[in-house]
Amino acid sequence: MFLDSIVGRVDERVKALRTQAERLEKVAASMTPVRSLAQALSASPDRVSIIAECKQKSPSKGWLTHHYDPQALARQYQEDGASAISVLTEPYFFAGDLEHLKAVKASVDLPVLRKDFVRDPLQLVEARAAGADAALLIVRIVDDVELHDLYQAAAALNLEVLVEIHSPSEAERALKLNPRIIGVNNRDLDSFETRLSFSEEMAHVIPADVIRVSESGIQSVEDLHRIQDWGYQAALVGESLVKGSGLLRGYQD
Ligand SMILES: O=C(O)c1ccccc1NCC(=O)[C@H](O)[C@H](O)COP(=O)(O)O
Repeated sequence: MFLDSIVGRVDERVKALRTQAERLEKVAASMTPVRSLAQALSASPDRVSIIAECKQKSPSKGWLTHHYDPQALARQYQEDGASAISVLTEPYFFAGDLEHLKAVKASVDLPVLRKDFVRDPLQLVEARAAGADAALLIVRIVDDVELHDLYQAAAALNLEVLVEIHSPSEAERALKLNPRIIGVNNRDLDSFETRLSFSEEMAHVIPADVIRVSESGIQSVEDLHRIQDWGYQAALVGESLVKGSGLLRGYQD
């Protein structure tokens, strides 16, 4: 299964990272205060806030672009009205790099989210040291104890968390954390099946005081209106923006 292979790669990366733990902890501790993702996503209550994603390649779609300049892309997203930027840092399946996140952070004023497959607190230290303001935690790839420990580690680093779920039982597990932001991924990360209406089905399991983010497969202004009607405050959009759909500009008009 895809998730097993990605998790195997993550665990190898974490092992290699251990030698740098002390240095990363020092750098993370010296970072400036975070730009709040929760605040950015709550700033325009009448419309859906967009977390615009920088990703060059995806397991489901292959290469999305051959000319990939995450810095320029993020600047364009900011100009077009994005509320936050997500940067893929996973190298093997998404051609991501932590250097992309550093470059993006230096070139926009928006909160920057590390989009990776986080299984160890050291990845959160690494994210903070690179300048991330927030990180994704995918409930499906960790157990309850690991999830709790990762959430606490993020809080200690002043990193905000987007807690990602893909089933009612994962929602139940996520809610034990009392999270501020929950993302419903419309994509099944093993089969890659993507269905926007999944967000509609899941909306009722997320309490009203939690910021709801609909993730994946969002292509049009109509999709944004739909998720707003279902009670979502934000959308995470990758492929359609990277491919130049103009969705952000279209939504501003
Ligand atoms: O994007 C994929 O193909 C993918 C496959 C397996 C695990 C994760 C994957 N993507 C991560 C994401 O959640 C998306 O990059 C993000 O939600 C944006 O989705 P999209 O707008 O459909 O590019």
